[in-house]
Amino acid sequence: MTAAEICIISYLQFGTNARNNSKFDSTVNMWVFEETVNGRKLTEIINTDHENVKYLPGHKLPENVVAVPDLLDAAKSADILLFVIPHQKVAKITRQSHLKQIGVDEGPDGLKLIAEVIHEKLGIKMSVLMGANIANEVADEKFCETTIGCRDQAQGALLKELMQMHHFRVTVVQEADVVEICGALKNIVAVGAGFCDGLGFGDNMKAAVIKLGLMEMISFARFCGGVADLITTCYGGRNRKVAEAFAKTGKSLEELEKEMLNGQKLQGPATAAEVHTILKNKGVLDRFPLFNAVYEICYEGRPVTEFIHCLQNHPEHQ
Ligand SMILES: NC(=O)c1ccc[n+]([C@@H]2O[C@H](COP(=O)([O-])OP(=O)(O)OC[C@H]3O[C@@H](n4cnc5c(N)ncnc54)[C@H](O)[C@@H]3O)[C@@H](O)[C@H]2O)c1
Ligand SMILES: O=P(O)(O)OC[C@H](O)CO
Repeated sequence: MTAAEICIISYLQFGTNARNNSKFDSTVNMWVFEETVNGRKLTEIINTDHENVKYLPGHKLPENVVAVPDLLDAAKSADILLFVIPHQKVAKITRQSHLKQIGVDEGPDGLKLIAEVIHEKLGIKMSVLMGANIANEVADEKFCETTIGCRDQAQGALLKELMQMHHFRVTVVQEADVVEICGALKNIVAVGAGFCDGLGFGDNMKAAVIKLGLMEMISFARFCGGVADLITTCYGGRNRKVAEAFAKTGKSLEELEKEMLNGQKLQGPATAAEVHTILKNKGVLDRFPLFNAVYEICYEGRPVTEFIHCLQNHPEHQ
């Protein structure tokens, strides 16, 4: 592994993973979308103070992680690329802005995943990784598990060797598509969990949201690989937090994202819209009332107080 050069395409948690990890023992280029923070370039702050003060304040990065503002420069000699960016930004990264790039998309031939989109654009073998991995906790080296979906066994073993640390335990499975689908769909469920919290419903209802959300994820993916990440995102994630504020304040999601996330992006509402298009085109919306309710509340002005109806009339209870 020491011979391989690694480039992180943006980051949150994986920059910090380079600390105390002998596999990241040489320079790790990290492409960073350039921004000005308090009059200084973000890359310059990271390279001087070893901290991403905008997106991961309070956590020091190892000194061998070097922020590079030019994507091609950052990636030019890399053997391994780690893409850690909001899915809304993938179009830009692959420089194919005419394509609609989303967590899950209904491309011309049906469902299209981001890994597939990147593979098509860049011609590289893709694997996917899902948590539960809330960035602050990973950076604090608190224990977590992660799942890598990788069809190629040798590549899976290599990625495990690269990523695994004492606090960051890695399982490799071959069902890469399922890992990616669960990683996207759980964000919709977390928005529902946030509605629950914002409306002051109790833990029983939130458990119902997580269970029914999981059922819909299983129906969608026909396989279950994402339970831990689902639960974490429904309790600790940004999707939940912003959805709670949405239900409590009546402000728009866009406004709350700006106010509460300091440039970070919500994956849940966008994924709900993308999944809604797929389900509608397939004529199966009625089988996914929770996903559909999250979509309608986020985008069609359905009152959030009606969220409970999707649970009361869920096909799981018929
Ligand atoms: N943050 C977490 O706790 C966490 C945990 C697990 C998985 N994830 C997943 O990791 C992925 C990335 O999430 P995140 O939290 O690192 O990022 P984010 O959604 O918080 O967005 C911030 C990142 O976007 C980059 N960015 C901002 N504007 C940009 C632009 N115009 N072009 C390109 N990049 C731009 C920033 O440099 C920053 O790295 C998402 O799929 C998310 O669901 C995040
Ligand atoms: O903060 P969220 O809602 O984007 O979720 C965080 C992660 O996906 C948890 O693994």
